[in-house]
Amino acid sequence: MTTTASQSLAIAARGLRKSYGEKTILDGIDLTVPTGSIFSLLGPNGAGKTTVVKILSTLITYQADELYVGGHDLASDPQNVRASIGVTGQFSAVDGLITGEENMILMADLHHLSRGEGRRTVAELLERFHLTDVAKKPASTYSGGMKRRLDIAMTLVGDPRIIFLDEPTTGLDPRSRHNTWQIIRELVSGGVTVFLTTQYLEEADELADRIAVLSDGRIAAEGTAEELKRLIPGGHVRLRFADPVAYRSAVSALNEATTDDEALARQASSDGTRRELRSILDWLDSSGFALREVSRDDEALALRIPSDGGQRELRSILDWLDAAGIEADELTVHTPDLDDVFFALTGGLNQPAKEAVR
Ligand SMILES: Nc1ncnc2c1ncn2[C@@H]1O[C@H](COP(=O)(O)OP(=O)(O)OP(=O)(O)O)[C@@H](O)[C@H]1O
Repeated sequence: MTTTASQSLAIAARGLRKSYGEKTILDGIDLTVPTGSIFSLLGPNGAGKTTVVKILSTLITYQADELYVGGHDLASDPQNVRASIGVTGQFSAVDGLITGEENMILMADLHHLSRGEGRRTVAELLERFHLTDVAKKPASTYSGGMKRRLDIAMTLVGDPRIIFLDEPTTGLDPRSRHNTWQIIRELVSGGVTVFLTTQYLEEADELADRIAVLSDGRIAAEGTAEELKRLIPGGHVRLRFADPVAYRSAVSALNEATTDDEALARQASSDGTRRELRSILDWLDSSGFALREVSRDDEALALRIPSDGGQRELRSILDWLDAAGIEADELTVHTPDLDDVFFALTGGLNQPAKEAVR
């Protein structure tokens, strides 16, 4: 990337490395975050997310081939980087002993705002974050959601163009989490860039324009939520049967369909059966699936057929069910979600083994 290109981005990192003694935490990662976007860094506990935030916010040393934040070279111009960023860490900067307003004024003083400007900014932010009514109360009396709002409001006092939010909704209830998401969206619509770390995949899915998955000190994958979901298999149609007899006949229809054409012709004793089996084979041909990929769950009386959940595939599955005279009690489409991606890329989930048909 040219220097000019890197400078036009909110964050441009190439070959970012960090070690503690012998232990490599970041093994040469690249990050490209366009201005005005939400970028989310995902990773299991201890992956190095906070380490990245600390480096990008000039708090700790690092090695890199190139590192620009807010258009400033972090190695030679950390002062200007600091002037363009705001950081809300996992551990709140809110002082519980003083009021919300006093916390805000403290930030205004830290940013050397004049008294008048400081008061104006603080009042505006308290209003924007629905904290005016409680502004004169000690912050220790605030709920978790209110404290988090105050924390973000404090970050905004210096009018940063890039905001680092390190796990901003950890521990919040669903309503407060949704409120925080709304705040983040509003920030971005005002032109701010948000660099977000989160343990909640749903959060990255909801908010982020781009997501990077950090694993073993490297970026395991990067893209939009949709791109990441396409990276891994996991989409399937689940057919569940209430009646064990119906379930067994569906399994045996599948078993029969795995036999080759000639054997099928021999097995098929009636025109009807041949037609059924032919339609199964046609379905297989048209859908391009190998039947051995269909897995069964005898306990739940369910079959799991790999599928992208698209209209064409769903239609052929339904056609096949009709042709084979199989009536499932429940048909559900499962498209891979970020959880699937996360676990697949970070190796954190031992998927329960599914028994293949046959
Ligand atoms: N000052 C330090 N000295 C030695 N090792 C450290 C130091 N700070 C962090 N580490 C190690 O670096 C690794 C990454 O830590 P980091 O806090 O960046 O992970 P994280 O992805 O933010 O995790 P979490 O989701 O649990 O917050 C961990 O193994 C941690 O023990």
